[in-house]
Amino acid sequence: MTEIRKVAVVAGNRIPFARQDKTYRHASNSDMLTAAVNGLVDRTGLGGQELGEVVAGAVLKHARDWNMVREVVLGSKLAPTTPGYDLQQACGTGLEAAILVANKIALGQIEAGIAGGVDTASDAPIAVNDKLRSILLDLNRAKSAQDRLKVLARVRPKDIVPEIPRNAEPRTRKSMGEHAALTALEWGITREAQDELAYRSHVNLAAAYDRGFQDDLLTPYLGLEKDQNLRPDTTVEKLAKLKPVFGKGETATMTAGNSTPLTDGASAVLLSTDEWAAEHGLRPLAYLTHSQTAAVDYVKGAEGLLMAPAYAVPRMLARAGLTLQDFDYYEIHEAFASQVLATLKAWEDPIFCKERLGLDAPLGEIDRDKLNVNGSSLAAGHPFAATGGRIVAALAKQLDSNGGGRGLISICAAGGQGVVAILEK
Ligand SMILES: CC(=O)CC(=O)SCCNC(=O)CCNC(=O)[C@H](O)C(C)(C)COP(=O)(O)OP(=O)(O)OC[C@H]1O[C@@H](n2cnc3c(N)ncnc32)[C@H](O)[C@@H]1OP(=O)(O)O
Repeated sequence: MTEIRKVAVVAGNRIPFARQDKTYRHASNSDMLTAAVNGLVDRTGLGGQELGEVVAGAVLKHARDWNMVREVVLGSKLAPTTPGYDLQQACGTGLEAAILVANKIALGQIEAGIAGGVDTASDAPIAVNDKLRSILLDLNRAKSAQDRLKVLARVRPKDIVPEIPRNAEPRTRKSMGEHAALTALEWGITREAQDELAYRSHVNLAAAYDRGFQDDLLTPYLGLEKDQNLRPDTTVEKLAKLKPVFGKGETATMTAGNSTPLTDGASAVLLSTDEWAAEHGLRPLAYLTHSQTAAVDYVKGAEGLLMAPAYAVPRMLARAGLTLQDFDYYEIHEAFASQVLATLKAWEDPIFCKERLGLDAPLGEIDRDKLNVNGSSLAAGHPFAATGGRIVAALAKQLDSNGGGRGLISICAAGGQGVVAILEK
């Protein structure tokens, strides 16, 4: 029987996140992930070394990137004998990659590995439509020039219309924002509360930069040194003036200020055993001790699309023997301010906790001063698959700087899923 080993988060690195169509407009997913991995390799002195595995992913990928991560490894400073492969779990990708690498380390299958994620909202994988694809496949199979001409004659102007990926659920055709607006309404989340949360995110991230917290978490890329979405001059008054972009009429409360912007970026995290870290002159920042996923039926059921973490967290707490209040830090990914607030409200609600979670008592309130203390996705931006790595690295560093403690990570994902984890030191 294999002994379960402790898994340390040893280091993290990301490139600053950029707004869509700005500084990283011409950078591919592979370029950005390579930059994040190389920054991590440089910082940890692992150039030329072989690691157990590199696991990462992107939510939006070009068809040519069939195993993007293996190509990233081959183009990176790591030894080319390091295996690498893609994983996709929507916005939970980066955290899910860290959980996979951690589980392999815990089971003694590898000693160390890198987990990460990347996404570009600028270099979208635009595809041809089904009809044109079928024609092009026939064209490829055609044996003679005459056959090829016959196939090409089938193309009509409307076949040239491309398929552009939408940030929407395939089964409901509603965007993430439209789904979140329904949940905001169901839970009575006010505009003021959303703007206040967004404001805090900017204040906390700006303060993290000011005190040098980000210095060993970021590698500048293409001249960008800070997250481009960060607005240190944001005020609740400015946020209150923005027009709603999701929801309908008088009840619409979600704006460009309290929703994540479309973002480009990449992140990478190094995990290992204590022994491997010591052998390589590195030090554990924190340990990844628990994780959980959950899914909700947002199609036919009554649950909101981004509410799966509300289910995943209590399941993880029960297995860990902890309460919601047993944490020094809470990292709740801010896809939308309203979704963070709806999740917190659900945990405080006796009816939700009894009827949907099957609990005798509500999970209760958290201390809001412990929430996203270094800012989160509303300020930093949200390159979907890269968010998990950003959060794991920042929380591990926060626990280390604090001299120990326990942190909860909660990430909602498209498809009605949630990925959550606990880091401890
Ligand atoms: C995918 C998963 O698995 C799970 C998830 O995480 S779900 C979340 C997925 N993410 C999304 O769905 C992204 C949603 N976001 C969007 O679609 C777009 O960013 C958006 C529709 C919300 C806004 O788009 P936009 O209108 O182009 O934004 P943008 O031009 O930057 O901002 C609009 C205005 O607000 C202002 N603004 C934005 N944030 C501000 C702030 N914090 N303070 C002050 N002003 C602000 C801007 O300055 C701009 O003002 P002007 O028009 O005067 O220039």
